[in-house]
Amino acid sequence: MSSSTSSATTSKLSRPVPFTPKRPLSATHLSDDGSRLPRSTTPSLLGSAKKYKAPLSSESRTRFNSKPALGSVPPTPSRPRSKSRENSRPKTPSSPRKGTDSPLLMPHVSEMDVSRIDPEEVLVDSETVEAGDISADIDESLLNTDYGGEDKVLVSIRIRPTHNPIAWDVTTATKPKTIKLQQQYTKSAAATPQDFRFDEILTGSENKPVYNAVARSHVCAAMDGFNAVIFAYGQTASGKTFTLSGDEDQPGIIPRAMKDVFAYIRRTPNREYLLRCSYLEIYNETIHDLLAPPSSSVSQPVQIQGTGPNIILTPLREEVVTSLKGVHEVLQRGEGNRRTASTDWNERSSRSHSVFRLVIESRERGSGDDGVPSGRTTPGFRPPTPGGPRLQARGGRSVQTSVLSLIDLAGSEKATSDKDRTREGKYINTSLLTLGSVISTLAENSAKGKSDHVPFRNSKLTRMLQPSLSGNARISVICTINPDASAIAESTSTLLFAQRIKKVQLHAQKKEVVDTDALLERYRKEIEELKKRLAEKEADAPVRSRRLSAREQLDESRAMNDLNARIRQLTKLILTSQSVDENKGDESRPASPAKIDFDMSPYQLQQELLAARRQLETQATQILSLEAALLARPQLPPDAPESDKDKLLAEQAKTIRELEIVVKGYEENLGEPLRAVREDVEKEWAGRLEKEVRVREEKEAWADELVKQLEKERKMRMKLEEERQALAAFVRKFDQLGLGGLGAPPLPPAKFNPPMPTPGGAAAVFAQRQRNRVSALKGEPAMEPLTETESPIRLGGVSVAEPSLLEEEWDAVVDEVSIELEKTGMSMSPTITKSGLAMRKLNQSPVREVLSQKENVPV
Ligand SMILES: Nc1ncnc2c1ncn2[C@@H]1O[C@H](COP(=O)(O)OP(=O)(O)OP(=O)(O)O)[C@@H](O)[C@H]1O
Repeated sequence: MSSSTSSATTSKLSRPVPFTPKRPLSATHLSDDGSRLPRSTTPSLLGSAKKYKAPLSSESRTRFNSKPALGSVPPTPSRPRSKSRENSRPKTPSSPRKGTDSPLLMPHVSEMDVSRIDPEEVLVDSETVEAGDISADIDESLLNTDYGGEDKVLVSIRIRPTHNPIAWDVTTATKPKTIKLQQQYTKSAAATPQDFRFDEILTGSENKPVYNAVARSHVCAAMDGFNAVIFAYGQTASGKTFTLSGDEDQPGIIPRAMKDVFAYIRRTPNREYLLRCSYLEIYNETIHDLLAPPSSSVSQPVQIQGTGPNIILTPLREEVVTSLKGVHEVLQRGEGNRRTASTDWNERSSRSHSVFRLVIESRERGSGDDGVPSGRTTPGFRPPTPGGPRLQARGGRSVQTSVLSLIDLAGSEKATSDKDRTREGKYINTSLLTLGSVISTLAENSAKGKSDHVPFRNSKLTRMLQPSLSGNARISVICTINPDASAIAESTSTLLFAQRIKKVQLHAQKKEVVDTDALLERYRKEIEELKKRLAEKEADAPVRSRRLSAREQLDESRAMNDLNARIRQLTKLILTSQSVDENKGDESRPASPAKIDFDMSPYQLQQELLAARRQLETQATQILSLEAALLARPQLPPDAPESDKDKLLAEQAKTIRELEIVVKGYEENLGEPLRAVREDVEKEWAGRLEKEVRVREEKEAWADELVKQLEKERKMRMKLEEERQALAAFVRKFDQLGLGGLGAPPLPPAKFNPPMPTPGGAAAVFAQRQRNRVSALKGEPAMEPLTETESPIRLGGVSVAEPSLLEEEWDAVVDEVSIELEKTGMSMSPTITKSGLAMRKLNQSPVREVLSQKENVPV
């Protein structure tokens, strides 16, 4: 410690506080002089679930153990620290720490899983809080902390005690408190060390003052309806877990906060509470639900859904807690699951972020005269809406919902020079780097009134913290530092982070779910009253106006206009609120994406979406008209008395508030669920659509192929038809030529190029015809024509005989000639060739006569 430090600014660090080495929970601990003292038997909420720490990086370990070159060297601890740390660390999850129930034996299915119970049945109020659940050492004087007025992050520095030389000077007597590097450790002798100023700078091993200074007001704010986040940031082994969880002797922020929660409930007899908690771990950019069975938490990591401030974590198990013991059990179970999931517990606990969340819902207790005596008597189970309140607003009692998040971040030390950084290391770095850049951008935006893009989406941690970091939370950050000279770089980096986050602007607001029934009832009553007043004024008007001056008459008419306007406005509000309420009560509408019937046809879903969109549009129009009505409110004359102006302002503020409630209800009841539904529907159907498109493409390809085949067939048919016609013409020609014996007919033009005739085609027809002709000449009955079935080719359903073939024709001719010869008694010589004979006989036979009678037949 610098000798220049004045007594007024004497740091507690100047008196070396014994460093509490990482150790297993045991009945003894080291006193200042290193001897073991009996441990206090105060039960700690996290007593058996204390987080064991990671081993230090080789770099840090060297620093931890290296002897300083400068400054006074404090006495060596009785036991080497590194050894103590080694000994204290449990080896693996397979050898759980003594006193901790084996996670494997723990029941993973909890009776208090909020999805299984009726929230109305598990309310906590001042009467149900057990005396033992109230902190014995609650400092009542600190209860009225003005936690609501602060719009900046509460940033505190906690300096871990050490035996090594300390590199920092601390001033705690001033406000804000300051910390700066001792001159001798600056890079150059001429450089002036930077003064870092913070709300709180805490030293020592006592956790109670730390809790009171940095966390208590935020816990109370959460109980009062504001979201609150408390997180510890700092390099490995700087005391984050000690601050948040503590040990049996020194319970940390989490156990003290939980005690305060129940103490707060005890002190608030007019409200009833529903408390549910969840416990998460972000490891390697995967969110594990520590309350789910380890197998399912690995196979089904928690997803972050939604956008902007409306973030939902799903699937996430939430446990309802009704007592401090319940919280203790939940924490223990979470720790147990965390151990089971890790192969090296120490490494993992240092490299993962753990988040304990307590959702606090509360509403005024029923008085009994509102028709709903108490929520406790409300039967029935309502499926939970992700992210939404489980309690229901009743009988004019709105429900307040807030979340208290207690976060133990991973070690923030810079990336080491080790080139082979593991996957985990990289992720942690990314995650914390993103946190750093998110904070920087937010701080810049706040300081310079800018609205630069904030990279919340770059890591799970920042995405999860987005609603809080965006401003809607009271935030307290405890930056823990190791004051050793060996850790100056890490400590400086932590202090810079702390300084940046101080600049972030907050605007936390309470979240209230309004009982719209009660609101409507109030509007109705007000309308009735206004109407009565208006009617009275109207009835009085003729008499009064005679007595009033012109100025008073003007005022009177303005007042009546005001009344009318207010009545119109309230009537519209009722309409809007009713439609919001109708939607709320409509069970058929999917309140949660989980309720969507994905088996509905796309058309039905589309219709649903369209209907919902129409409704949204109507709502939006109503809001616009309300806003217009608000703007069009009559103005007071400039010389109106201040009291009138105040009254008008108060009324307008009231209307604005009502409008806000309606808009909020509209957003929460319609906007967000619809967006969620749409996202889910789109996701669900994207896969199916892709499949359908593929099938359709295949079918189209098949259809194209079919069309091509048909076209080919059509062409073939046309060709066949052409050939048929050519052959028919040929046959006709042949007919015209008669038997074609003498003066052989010319061959058909080459372009016809008929195929070689096949037996049984046109030849058969031709022969038949000839036979019939001969028969007709002889006066014999015509021979049976060829049946259709004998026809070899059909076209268009019409049977068409193929043109005959020459060979066949010749056969037919010979047959005919034979018949003629037989009939005329002529004999044939067997040596004569068929054709020669035919020709000869034809020339001589009476047939020739018959044929000669035929036109154009050369005989
Ligand atoms: N203020 C303190 N008083 C006494 N002992 C402390 C204090 N801060 C830290 N320690 C001790 O230092 C050791 C390391 O602290 P702790 O485990 O809280 O570090 P951490 O920052 O959470 O580390 P990690 O990043 O690995 O999670 C523990 O044995 C703890 O008991």
